[in-house]
Amino acid sequence: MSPAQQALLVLEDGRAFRGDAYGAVGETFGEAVFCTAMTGYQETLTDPSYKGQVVVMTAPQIGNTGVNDEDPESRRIWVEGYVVRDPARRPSSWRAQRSLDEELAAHGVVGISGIDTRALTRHLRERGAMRVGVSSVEEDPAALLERVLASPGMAGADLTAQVTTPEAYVVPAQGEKRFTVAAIDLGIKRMTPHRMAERGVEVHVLPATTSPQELLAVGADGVFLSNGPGDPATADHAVGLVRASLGAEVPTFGICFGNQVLGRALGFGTYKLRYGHRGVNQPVQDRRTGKVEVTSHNHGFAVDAPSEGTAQTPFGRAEVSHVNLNDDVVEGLRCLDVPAFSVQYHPEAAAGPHDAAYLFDRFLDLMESRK
Ligand SMILES: NC(=O)CC[C@H](N)C(=O)O
Repeated sequence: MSPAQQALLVLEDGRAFRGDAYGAVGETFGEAVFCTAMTGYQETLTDPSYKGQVVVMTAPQIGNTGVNDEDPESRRIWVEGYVVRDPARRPSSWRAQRSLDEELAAHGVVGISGIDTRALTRHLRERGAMRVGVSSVEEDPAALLERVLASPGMAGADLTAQVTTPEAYVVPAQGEKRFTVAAIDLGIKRMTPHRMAERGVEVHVLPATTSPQELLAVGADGVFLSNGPGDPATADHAVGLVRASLGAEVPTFGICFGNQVLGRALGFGTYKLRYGHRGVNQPVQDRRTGKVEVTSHNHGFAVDAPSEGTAQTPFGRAEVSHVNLNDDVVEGLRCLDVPAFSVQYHPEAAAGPHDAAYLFDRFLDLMESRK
């Protein structure tokens, strides 16, 4: 084997790591975030919510099961860069069609391997998510740092236009059709309409640029707001769509970015978390039932809503329905006077866990009650 090509990772505060080139050779910039999931790397890479981010995997061995054409959550890889400790030299799974290294290279995704991802994660945990550069063409950390400092940050990033579908499309209901849902694509993952379709929902996935009039003209039984990348403070158009949906009292359900957008439509603010939640074992409590669910997360922002009691909003009363038991971050909202609710995490979680799948049933119940 020829010696691996070197690569360099430099954080915006100057901390640098040297490792081996992984995936495509080149240079990339983004927000450095860590993901604690031990499985589901294909779903992570193809989640449009990771647009703008360089993802550090905390699990040391990545790539063991290779990649296949069944698991992607969208048509491409969206992460800006990928950081792993110990990549598989050879995939081993009956489902593997290619290696992860090849896949990253084929998609032009620059990565780095062989670095101390634990030290990097601890650094990000203490100092917070920050801009980063990864390069297999630059050897001088000071030169790379200069370019990191000139790259855009995540606060204030409006990325929806880069991920939303250009054209509306329909995901047909499986079996007997029970409801129609208009889903606003802010960076939707393939599994989300699928989870509704398998419950008898015909899903009309609409571009983020859809006007409020066009949205209501679908005449759907419910409106769904997807996950998505970027800073929710920039999502003014989506907030307008939700206000139209709430005003018309159409049952509305949002996840992740959709939770933040619903929060803003209700008049709450959003803020940037220090390093966010990314992984598949976040404990969330549903306040209504007291039950704790183990959930899949990918968010760097959160809704700023009063965690106790009921808030008065332009659409009546609303309350925090779910909280994260690690850090008390708001993980869900529920309206009491209009049919709307949302969660900050991923009930569709393709790589699992599936504890939160009941939320799709709740959405169907809400549509049923309004039919
Ligand atoms: N998965 C998502 O929808 C992420 C929402 C938003 N971009 C955040 O980082 O908080």
